[in-house]
Amino acid sequence: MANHVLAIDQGTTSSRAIIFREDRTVAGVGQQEFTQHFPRSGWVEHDPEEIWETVNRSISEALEKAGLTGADIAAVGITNQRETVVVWDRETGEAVFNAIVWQDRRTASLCGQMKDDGLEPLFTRKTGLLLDPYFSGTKLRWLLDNVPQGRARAERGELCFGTVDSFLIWRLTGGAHHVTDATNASRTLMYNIEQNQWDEELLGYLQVPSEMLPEVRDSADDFGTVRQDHVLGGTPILGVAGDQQAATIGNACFEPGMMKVTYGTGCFSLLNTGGELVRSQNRLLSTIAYRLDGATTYAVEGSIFVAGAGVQWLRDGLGLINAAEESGQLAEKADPEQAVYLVPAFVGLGAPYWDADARGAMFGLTRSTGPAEIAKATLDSVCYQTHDLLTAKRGDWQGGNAQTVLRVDGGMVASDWTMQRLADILGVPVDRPEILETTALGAAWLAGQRAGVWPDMDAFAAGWARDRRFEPQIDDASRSADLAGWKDAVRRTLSRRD
Ligand SMILES: Nc1ncnc2c1ncn2[C@@H]1O[C@H](COP(=O)(O)OP(=O)(O)O)[C@@H](O)[C@H]1O
Ligand SMILES: O=P(O)(O)OC[C@H](O)CO
Repeated sequence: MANHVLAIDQGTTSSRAIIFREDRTVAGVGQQEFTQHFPRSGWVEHDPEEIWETVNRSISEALEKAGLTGADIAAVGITNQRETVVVWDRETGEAVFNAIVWQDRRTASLCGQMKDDGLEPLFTRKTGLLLDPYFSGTKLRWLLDNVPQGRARAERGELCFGTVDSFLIWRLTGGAHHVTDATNASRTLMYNIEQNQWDEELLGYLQVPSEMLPEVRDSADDFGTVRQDHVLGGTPILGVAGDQQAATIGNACFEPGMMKVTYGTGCFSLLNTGGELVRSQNRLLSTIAYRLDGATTYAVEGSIFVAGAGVQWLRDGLGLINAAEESGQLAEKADPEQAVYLVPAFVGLGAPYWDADARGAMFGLTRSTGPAEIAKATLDSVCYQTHDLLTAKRGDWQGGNAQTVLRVDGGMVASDWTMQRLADILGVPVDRPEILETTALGAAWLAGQRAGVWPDMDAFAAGWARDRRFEPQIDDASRSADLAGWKDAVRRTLSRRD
C-alpha cells in the first residue's frame, strides 16, 4: 500500500520535493534552484515555466533518491512562496507574463495613491493586511493594466489568476482544477478573512474581474488528482498551505499563543491566535493560519523581507563568502569593539515599519571594518529585526510561548552562530527542532492525515522534537546597547523620519 507523502515546497529561491515516511522521517529530497530576475530596481520576477520545470525535476530527484515510484506516494501536499502572482491562459495553460514575486516593489506608488485615497482602513479591516506592494492584489492590477488586452481577456474568462500553489495544481491536474486554499487566499488583499470569501468591494477598487479567481478550499481538502502522464499520475493532492502557515503547522504551533519564526529568504513570525481574529495595534498583519473542516484558525504575523537574502548578498553580491554556511564562521571573527550596523532595506522594510521607499544602509564603518564585521552586521540584522517583531507582538498578545521561548525553522537556522546571537539579542531561549524541513512537514501533515496515513493533530504535535536549545548568554546592559544602536540605524534609514 502507498504510505509515503510527498511535499512540494516551492520557495523563493528553490523548488524542493521531500518524501516523508509514515513516521515523518525523510526518505528522499530533491532540490532545484532557479533564476531570480531583477528587470528594474525593486522589481523581482520568476519564470513560471522554470518554476514548473524545477518542481518536476525535484519530484523525480526525490523519488530516485528514495528508491520509490509514484505508486508509493499516498498523497501530495503543496506549500509555496506566498503572494507571488501568476496569470495564465485558461486554454493553453501558458503564463501571460513572468510571475511577479512577493518582494517586488513596482506597485509602491499605486499603494501610496490608494492610501492617500483613504482606502487602507477598509482593506485592513477586511483582509488583515496593509496597502503594501508585498501583497498580490496590486501586483495583479499592474499585470491587468500592462499585459495587452489583459483586463478585457480576464473579463471574458480567458485568464486565470493564482498564487504559485494554484498554478502548480492547474498544471499537475492538467487544467482540471483552478483552486487554492484559505491561507494563500488570505495573502492576496482580495479575500475577506472574516467572511472567508473573495470580496467584491475590494475587487472593485483593484479592478480585478472575479472570473479569474480560483475557488478557495480548506487547507486539507481535495485539490484534484495528478494527471496520468505525470510521474505522480493518479496521486491525489490533499493538502495546500502558504509556506509560512505550513511551517506553523510543521512546528506544531496549534495552541493559541504558540509562535514560530522561519528564517528563509525572508523571515516570518506567526503567532497562533486560535479562532479569534486579533487586530494588531502595532503594524503587524492578521492572517489565516489554517482552515480545517471549515473552521478558521487565525494568526498575527510579522514579515521581514530580507533574512537569508542578506546571506545571499554576502555570497553573490559582495563575494565575501563562497557558501551560506561560511557566514557564521566569518561573523565569529568580527572585532567586538566595532559597532557596525546593516539595515537591509534592499526592497524596503516590512513589519513593523512598512516603508516601501527605504533602501539599505550601513553605519559605523571605519578603516578597520572588513568582511567579518560586514558578515556579522548582516546576521545581526536578522536578529534585531526579529526583536522588533517580538516587541510589536507583545503589544498585541500577552499569553502563550511568545514570551518565553521561540520555535525556529528555515534554511538559516542551520547556523549555530546566528541562533546563539538570536537568543542573546532577544533575551529568550531559541528552540531548534530536529526536523528542519518544517515547512514541507506541515504540507505533508495536511495531506497525510487527510489520506489517513498520518496521525491527527494532537498525536502529530506530541511527536515534535527539539534538536537544540540556545540560551541567552549576554547581559542586559550589552543587549540594550546593541539594540539602541540598531534603533538609531533604522531611524536614519527610514524614508519618512516622522
Ligand atoms: N548555514 C547557513 N547560515 C546562514 N544562512 C544560511 C545557511 N544555510 C542557508 N542559509 C540561507 O537560508 C536561505 C535558504 O533557506 P530556505 O528556507 O531554503 O529559503 P527559501 O524557502 O526562501 O528559498 C538562503 O537565503 C541561504 O542564504
Ligand atoms: O520563500 P520563503 O520561504 O522565503 O517565503 C516567502 C514568503 O512566503 C513570502 O511571504
